[in-house]
Order: sequence, then C-alpha cells, then structure tokens
Amino acid sequence: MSDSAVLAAPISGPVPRIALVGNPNCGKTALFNALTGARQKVANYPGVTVERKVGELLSPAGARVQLIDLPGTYSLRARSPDEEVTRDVVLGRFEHESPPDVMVCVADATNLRLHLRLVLELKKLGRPIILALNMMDVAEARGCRVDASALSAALGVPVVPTVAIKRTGVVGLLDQIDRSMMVMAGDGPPAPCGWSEPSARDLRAYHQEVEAVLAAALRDAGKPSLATQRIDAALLHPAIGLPFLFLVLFLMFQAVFAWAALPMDMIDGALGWVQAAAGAALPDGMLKSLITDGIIAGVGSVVIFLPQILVLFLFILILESTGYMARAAFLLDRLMGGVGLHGRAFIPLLSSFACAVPGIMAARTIENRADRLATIMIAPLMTCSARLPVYTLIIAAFVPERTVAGGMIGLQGLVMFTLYAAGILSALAVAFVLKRTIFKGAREPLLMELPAYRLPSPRDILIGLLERARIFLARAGTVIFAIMILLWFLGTFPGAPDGATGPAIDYSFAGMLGHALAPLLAPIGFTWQIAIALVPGMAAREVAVAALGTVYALSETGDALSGSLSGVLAADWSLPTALSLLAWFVFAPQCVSTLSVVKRETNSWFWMLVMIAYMTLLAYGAAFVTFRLSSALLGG
Ligand SMILES: Nc1nc2c(ncn2[C@@H]2O[C@H](COP(=O)(O)OP(=O)(O)OP(=O)(O)O)[C@@H](O)[C@H]2O)c(=O)[nH]1
Ligand SMILES: [Mg+2]
Repeated sequence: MSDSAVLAAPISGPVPRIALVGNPNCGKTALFNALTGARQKVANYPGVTVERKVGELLSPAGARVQLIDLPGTYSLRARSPDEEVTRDVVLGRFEHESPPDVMVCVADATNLRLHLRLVLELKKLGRPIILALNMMDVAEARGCRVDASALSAALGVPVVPTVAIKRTGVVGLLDQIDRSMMVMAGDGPPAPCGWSEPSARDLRAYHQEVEAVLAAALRDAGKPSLATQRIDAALLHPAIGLPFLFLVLFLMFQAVFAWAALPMDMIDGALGWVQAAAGAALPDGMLKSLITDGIIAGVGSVVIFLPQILVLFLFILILESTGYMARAAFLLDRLMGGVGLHGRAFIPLLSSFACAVPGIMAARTIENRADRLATIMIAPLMTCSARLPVYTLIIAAFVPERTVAGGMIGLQGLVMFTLYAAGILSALAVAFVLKRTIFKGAREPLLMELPAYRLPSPRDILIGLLERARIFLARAGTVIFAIMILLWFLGTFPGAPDGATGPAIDYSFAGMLGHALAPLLAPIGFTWQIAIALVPGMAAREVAVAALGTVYALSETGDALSGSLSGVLAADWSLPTALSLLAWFVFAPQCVSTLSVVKRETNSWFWMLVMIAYMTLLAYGAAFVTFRLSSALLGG
C-alpha cells in the first residue's frame, strides 16, 4: 500500500499544511490523488480512508505544500476511531503537529444539504477554508444546479467546482490554495479556534444556516439518480437481495478457478521451460541447485498464482467501485446481527478476503469498542488472498477437475467455496461466542449512507489490478525470494554424510527442524516436509507454498523438480493429510503482519495473544478432527 509520494508518518516543520476534510465518500482521496499523483485507495462506499495520508505538491506559485488526506466524517464530534483521526488532525491535537494552515473542505455537490453542515462547523475553527464543490459531473447529469459564486458569497469562503476523477478544477483549486496561503501570510496569526462540541441547539442553528445558504445558492435541486432507485428496488428487495449477494460471491469463487486456469497453465509452462533451460545451462553443483531448486521452484510456485489473485481483486474492485459494497453491508446487517456483529463489520470482513491487514484497519469505522474488537478478532478467519495459493495447490493435487450438477459447477471451485464458507461460518460462530461472553453489549443499529451506483472506471480498475500485481510480485521477489534462499541453505547444509541413502535434505538443518517438529504434528497427519514449510509460512501464508516447492525440489533424487508441485504432492501425501492441511489453513494465525496490526489497532499485546491462542487451538483441533475422520472414512 505504500506510495512514494505518501507518508503515514506525522509531519512537522515550516512547509504549509493543507488538509482535505469532508463527509465520507465525497471524493477527498480522489482529489488527493489528482493533486499529488498518489494512488491511494478510492472506492464508492463511506469509510474507505481510515488513517491520515500525507503527500506533497508544488503550488503554481512554486510553494511546496503538504497535503493531508483524512478519513471522512460528518462532524468533528468524532464517534469512531477513524473520525477521531480527522478531529485530532484538524484541531491540532497530535503531538508535535500544528493544525493545518488551510483546509480544503470537499463537498458532494449533489448532497449539499448534508455536506454543508460540516463546512459550517469547520468555519468555527477560524482558519482559512476553501470549498471544493466536487462531483459536479454527477450534479449536472441530475439537473442539480449550484451557483458557485452565490454559494461562496453566502458561506464567506472561496468555492471551486471540481470533478476529482477527471482532474477538472484542479488548477483552479491550486490557484486558490496559493491565494489562501498569501492571505494567511498577510493576516498574521490565525484567529483563535471557536469550535466546541455542537450541542443540540447548535445543530439546529447549523441546520437553519444550511437552509439559508441553499436558498441563496441552489438554483435547482435536481432529481435523485433514477438508475440507483431502480437497481436498489431489485437488489435490496427482501426476496432477491440476499440470494443475489450469495450468487455474486459464489460466482467470484468459481471465476477465481475458471478464469485463472489458462494463464496459470501458461505461467506453469513458462516456468518449467525456464527451470529446464537453467538446469541444462548450468553445470551441476551448488549454484544450479540454488537457482533451480531454491529460487525457481520456490518463488515460481508462488508467482503462478498471480492470475487467481487478480481475478479475486477484479471482483472486489468492481464491488467496491460500483457502490454494491455498502448494499451488501446493509443486506447482511440482520444476518450478522444474529450473531451479535454490527452491520458495519461487513466491510472490514469483506476487505479481509484480500488481506486481513486493511480489513482490521477498516474496523476503525465501527464506533462501539466491543463490536470493533469482535470484528478484529474474527477478521483473519476470512480467507485472505495469501491462502489462495495454498488452497489451490492442494485442491489441484487432490480434487479431480470435473464438473458437478449437470456440468454447471466446477468441483474444484466448489471445494474452494466450501473452504471460504468454512472460514466465514467459523468467524460467525466465534463472533457469536465472543459477543455472548467477553464483548457483551447491546447492538447498535447500522447507519450508513448508500452511495449512488456508479459504473466502474476501467482505467481505475486496471490501475488497481496493476498495483495488486506489483505488490504480489514485489513480495515474491523480495521476502519470498530471500526466505527461499535461506531455506535452500538450511535444506542443503550440512550435506548428507557419506553412504547416506535418502535425499540430502533429510540430513540438513531444515530436515532436523522438520523431524523435530514432526511428532507434534503427526497426530494431525502432517509430514516433516509440511512441518518445515509451516515455519517460514509465518512470514506470509503463501510462503508455505514456496517452501513446499523448495523442500520437495530438494527432496527429489533427480536433478530438478520433475512435474508440477501439485503432482508431487498428490503422490506424496495421503488425502487425509491434504484435507487436514486445508483445515489447518482455514484457522491458523499464520501471518506476522496480521498479528502486528492487531497489536497496533487494539493497542494491546493481550488481544494479539488471545488471537494466536484461539486460532492455533482451532487450527489444531480442526486439523485433528479432519485427519481422524477422513482417515477413518477413507481407511487411510
Ligand atoms: N462521478 C464522479 N465520481 C467521483 C468524483 N470524485 C470522486 N468520485 C467517486 O466517488 C467515490 C468516492 O471517492 P473517494 O475519493 O474514495 O471518497 P473519499 O471522500 O475519500 O471517501 P472516504 O475515504 O470514505 O471518506 C469513488 O467511487 C470515486 O471514484 C467526481 O468528481 N465525479
Ligand atoms: Mg478517502
């Protein structure tokens, strides 16, 4: 997620600071990206940005300016942790940080009645404000006409109409930023902050003032989006809504298998060719083993999953950019309420399908601490994309490639869906227990704005996918690459003693470690090779696959890994072992980044340790039961 132009660290110093403030989903991040060239996440639901991001820009007058993107909020009376970030930045409550010198208030031109209230609140801060009247394209399309100069006069702040996603108005906004900074420099120290938590009376006063401003500046309120109303009439229909949502999710998992099959075969073929070519070109010896068994077999066995990751992200990006994501939260609110979860938990949980780290951070939008903790605790049970390679590898090895239900459903996709479902159902079960024991409390109603539906922009989707591919490949090229070299060393040295019969890895450090761990894992059917793979798998789950690739390549008595890794596994493992490993991966807390983000977001070691303990117990238990049951049933 890191971007060269964007820092998450606090900034201080003489460079002027400008903050983008506004209600959720009004286009602040889109504007931030347009102004700084960054690629922060933009999506069509409230609560996308949950932490402040800082970027830099050069104003037309040549001034260096720091631009801060903030989480959306309806008021400075912050309720949830993401809104608190905005409040604290705006009020200058962060240590060693002065409040922003200028605030660019972003408002959705189609929904001024709601968005102007925050502008009035921000005016009380006594600092220069510029109003970016965003979504002017949508406003125009709906016949909503706002008189920008009348609005400016009524509010007493400069107003710049913008279309953030098309960069329209960016130049005007930059000019206005220069002007505001000049005025600020001429004015001397800013007026004292006149903001205080608005009382009910203040809120009524704001409301009246908004009406007066609208009367002066809104020429035509326009019509609400007819398309959105029609689509929602169907998609939020009590009888259609949920089945449609499940259909979408089901299609997503089928597509992950079906669409990715061809490119994966192609990558597999290309890797096999590279491995053979490297094997033929290099003289026998250590270097050849390092390159073919260590690097190509290890890193290659992960890279092959890129197409699946991209198909998964394609679906998630489309769900996020169309506006369906917020509907899904709404549809599932009652279902989630059944286990005591808040409807808002849906977005963090769905994000966790990509990766639990942003998912856990997205839980900042949940106001109630108990609800938020419960969501954080179960987020890693959602099947993250790093688990895809593990699942796919084992499924490809053990589940035949055929269709069921009259050729309609791929069996492999069905097994994958079952694994995802196992994650979801156990998350709900854990939440049920947590909400009835540790996190007791009344459930709060879901209040969430449903954004208008939007056609996803192919360019944005493409950029999103490229960014994903970059992150995935960068990881394969750095972390996984380094771990594989280390593992190759551990799997190669010390070499086999004279007269040894088994492959050298049996006698290596990695072999010793694997054999040492084996008794612990034997009750759940894991081989010593799996034991070796689980250790580096702590860094990231897909590393386990890379490690299996390397371990098995080193275990081969031939030169290089003959045939695909899944073929080797099919020959080496029993079906109960494979099923047991799948069950293990549904639950195991196997990723250091998730655990560290849990520590950071809950601000306590305790919850992190609780997570490790409960997930490890569940993983061991599930693997044990799976192994025993399937062994008994299959007679293995
Ligand atoms: N048509 C149109 N869409 C826009 C415009 N600006 C932003 N969007 C879309 O509006 C949605 C929200 O944009 P974001 O930039 O994520 O909004 P945000 O204010 O940062 O939202 P939060 O981080 O949730 O507070 C996205 O789907 C954008 O593509 C605009 O000027 N016109
Ligand atoms: Mg944002």
